[in-house]
Amino acid sequence: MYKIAVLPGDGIGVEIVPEALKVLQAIALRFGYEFEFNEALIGGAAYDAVGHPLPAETLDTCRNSDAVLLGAIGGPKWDKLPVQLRPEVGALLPLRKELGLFANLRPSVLFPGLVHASTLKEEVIDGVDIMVIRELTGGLYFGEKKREQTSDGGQKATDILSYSTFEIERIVRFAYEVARKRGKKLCSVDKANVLESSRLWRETVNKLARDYPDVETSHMYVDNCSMQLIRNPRQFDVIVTENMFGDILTDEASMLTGSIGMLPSASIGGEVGLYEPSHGSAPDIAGQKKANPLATILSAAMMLRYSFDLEEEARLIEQAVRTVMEEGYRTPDLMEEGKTLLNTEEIGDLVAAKIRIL
Ligand SMILES: NC(=O)c1ccc[n+]([C@@H]2O[C@H](COP(=O)([O-])OP(=O)(O)OC[C@H]3O[C@@H](n4cnc5c(N)ncnc54)[C@H](O)[C@@H]3O)[C@@H](O)[C@H]2O)c1
Ligand SMILES: CC(C)[C@H](C(=O)O)[C@@H](O)C(=O)O
Ligand SMILES: [Mg+2]
Repeated sequence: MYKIAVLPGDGIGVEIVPEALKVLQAIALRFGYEFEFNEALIGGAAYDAVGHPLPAETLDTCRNSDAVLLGAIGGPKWDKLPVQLRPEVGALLPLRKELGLFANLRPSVLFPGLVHASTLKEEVIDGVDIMVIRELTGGLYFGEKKREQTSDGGQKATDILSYSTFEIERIVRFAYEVARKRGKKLCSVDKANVLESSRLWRETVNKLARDYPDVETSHMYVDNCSMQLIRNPRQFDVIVTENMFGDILTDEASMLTGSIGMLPSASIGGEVGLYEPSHGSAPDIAGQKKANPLATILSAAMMLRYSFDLEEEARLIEQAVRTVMEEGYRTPDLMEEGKTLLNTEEIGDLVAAKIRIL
C-alpha cells in the first residue's frame, strides 16, 4: 500500500487533482495496488480555513506519506496578505525546503499528436525531449530579503542570491546521473559573465565534469539559453540550473510541448517526493472546467517512477496520455481545428479508460 498526501490547493488545483487521482485509481485496479489518499489543506484554501497557508497538520500528513501530490496554490484573493501568509512564500517554498527537495525535474516532452498544437513550427519542435533540472531550495528564493527606507524618502529592497559549493555539487551530480541515463549531454545554465554565484556554479560544474567523462558538458548563459530553447530546442538533453533561472526557463520550455498544461514536475532528493504540475492556479480559467489536467496526471506518473519505482505503470500513464492526444481530444489550451474539445473531467476519464485497455 502506498500512502499519498493529496493537496489540491487553489484555483484549478481543485479541478485537476481529482483527474490524477482517477488515473492512479485505474492503475491501482489494473495492477492490484492500493493507494491511500490523504487530503490536506494548503495555500489560500488553508489560510481561509485555518488562518495559515501551510498548517502543521498538512506538513505532518506529507511527512507521514510515501509521496505528495499537489495541485496549485495562490491567486489574487491572497496577494495582499503579509508576505509570510501568502500561499507562495508561506506554503509552497517552506514545503519544498522542509522536505529537503533540492532537485526539481521538469521534463519538456512533445507528444507526437501535439506537434501542431504548439505555437512553434513542427520542424523546430518535432522530437523535443528535454529534462530541465532546477535547483529548488537555494538561490534568490531563500536568500535574505529586506526593505529599508532611504534618505530621499523612497525605499530600498534587497534579495540575496547565494549558493554554496555543497548546494551546487549536490544538484549538479544529480543532473550528471540523470544525463548518464539519457542522451549523455549536460548543459549547465548560468550568468557567469555577471554573477559571482554563477562563477562558483560554473567552476563547480567544471570540477565535477572530470568524474563524468562519458557525459558531454557544456555551459550556456541564461539569456542565450532562453533564445536557444526556441531557436533549436533539440540541441538540449539535460539542462541544470539554479532556482530562478529554472523557474523561468521551464515556463518557456513548456511551450515546446504545446501548453503549460502539459508540463509535469517532480521535486525529489529529500524526505518524501512532491509531485505537481509546473503551472499555477490559473485564476483566469478556474471553475470553468477548462483546465488541462495532463500536467498533473503526468506528475502522478513521475510519482510512480521516482517515489515508488513503478516504471511500467508510469509508462502506461504516459502512453495513455499520448494515445488520447493522438486520437485528437483536447482541452482549450491545446485546441486546433478538426480536434474534439473536451473539459477537464472528460480528458481525465479518457486517460483513465485507456489505462484499463492499453
Ligand atoms: N506551483 C504552484 O502552485 C504555482 C506555480 C506558478 C504560479 N502559481 C501561482 O498561481 C497564480 C497564477 O499565476 P500565473 O497566472 O502567473 O501562472 P499560471 O501558470 O497559473 O497561469 C498562466 C497562464 O497559463 C494558463 N494555464 C496554466 N495552467 C493551465 C492548465 N493546466 N490548463 C490550461 N491553461 C493553463 C492560465 O490560464 C494562464 O493564462 C499566482 O498566484 C501564482 O503565484 C502557483
Ligand atoms: C509559485 C512559485 C513560488 C513557484 C516557483 O517559483 O517555484 C512556481 O512558479 C513554480 O514554478 O513552481
Ligand atoms: Mg514557475
